[in-house]
Amino acid sequence: MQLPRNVIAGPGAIESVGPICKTMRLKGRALIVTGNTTKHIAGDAVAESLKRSGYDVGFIVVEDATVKSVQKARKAAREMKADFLLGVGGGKSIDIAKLASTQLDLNFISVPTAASHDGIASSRASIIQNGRSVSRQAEAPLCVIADTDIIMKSPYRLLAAGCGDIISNYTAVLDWRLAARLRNVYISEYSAALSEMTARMVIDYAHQIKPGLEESVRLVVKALVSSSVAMSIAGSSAPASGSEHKFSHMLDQIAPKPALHGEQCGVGTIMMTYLHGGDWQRIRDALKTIGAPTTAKELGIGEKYIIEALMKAHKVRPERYTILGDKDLPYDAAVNIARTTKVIE
Ligand SMILES: NC(=O)C1=CN([C@@H]2O[C@H](COP(=O)(O)OP(=O)(O)OC[C@H]3O[C@@H](n4cnc5c(N)ncnc54)[C@H](O)[C@@H]3O)[C@@H](O)[C@H]2O)C=CC1
Ligand SMILES: O=C(CO)COP(=O)(O)O
Ligand SMILES: [Zn+2]
Repeated sequence: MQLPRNVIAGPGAIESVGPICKTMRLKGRALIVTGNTTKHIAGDAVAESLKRSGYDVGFIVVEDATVKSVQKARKAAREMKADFLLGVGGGKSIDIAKLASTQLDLNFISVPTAASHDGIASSRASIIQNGRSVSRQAEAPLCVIADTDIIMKSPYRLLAAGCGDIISNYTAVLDWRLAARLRNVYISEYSAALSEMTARMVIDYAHQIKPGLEESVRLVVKALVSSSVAMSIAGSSAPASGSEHKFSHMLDQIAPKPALHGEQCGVGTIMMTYLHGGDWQRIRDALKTIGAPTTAKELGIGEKYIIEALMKAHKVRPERYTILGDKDLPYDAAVNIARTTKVIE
């Protein structure tokens, strides 16, 4: 079981990246893996802090979480003889830095600029390979440094998406239990309980999650770390990724303009809760209270893609058995699921 050694979350935490790396006894050269937008928001400040602490610093800017981006990051790290990597940005930058550092056998520090996904502290990396999403085992970050000022200033949509990614644990665990019963899959009860509790906390405290509130950011960051830990305990993403994630990954493949990962997972959770015979209205209400999308329209995705994604989602990660089974859903069933749960009109 791999967990981060240190998780630091607070206002202005970015200024202490250099000193924290010193405390972690890291030496030499650091490669910052970041995105175009997030370089200006946080990457440059991380570089300054590292330089003040005596580190040599290099940058690589990446946009997509593809195998190619991971290769690019590895090449940049080798060329500058990096001693450790930092992922500074959204889930994609973090996953690329996480996987590249694992492959190079180097330490990795996670510096999320948004609370939009639960990969901030996990030992998994979600990567696009040959146009499809694959979940890869990777090393958990040595340290997570979350500057709550930066996260609070990020578009609220990102925080709401993070809540969708956490609430999706609810159906992920239902799927995991189903797979344990039908496919004899191993289930870690500790991991499942932690994952369920994390989803429940966000649902119960949905009314406290609002734009511009540091308390909301802290609550969501803690939930994301807790969900990451559930994945580490399991040694897989099963406690945090089931049928609702398959639906989201399929939308990423087929929709002309996909929405945020956590937004799609949230909408997927409404529909998969319905399929499991659960209280889908409660999931929908919680997402609405938070201000996360609950319909195709709010996702900005055409209804036909929602239907197609529902029909074909089972093809994503076929080794992970879920309520979607292992055959395409009939068209009429997919329409019925989406219509009953008010995802489409
Ligand atoms: N490894 C794991 O365990 C997990 C991995 N993931 C993966 O993470 C990705 C989703 O993460 P996201 O963060 O939603 O996607 P992302 O990395 O594409 O970021 C979303 C957008 O937010 C912007 N952004 C980030 N911080 C910002 C800030 N402070 N201000 C303004 N804009 C900012 C980025 O530039 C980007 O345009 C997916 O690839 C998903 O599969 C998701 C959950 C768990
Ligand atoms: O997104 C994740 C958990 O929220 C990671 O799961 P995947 O295995 O679907 O990449
Ligand atoms: Zn996710």
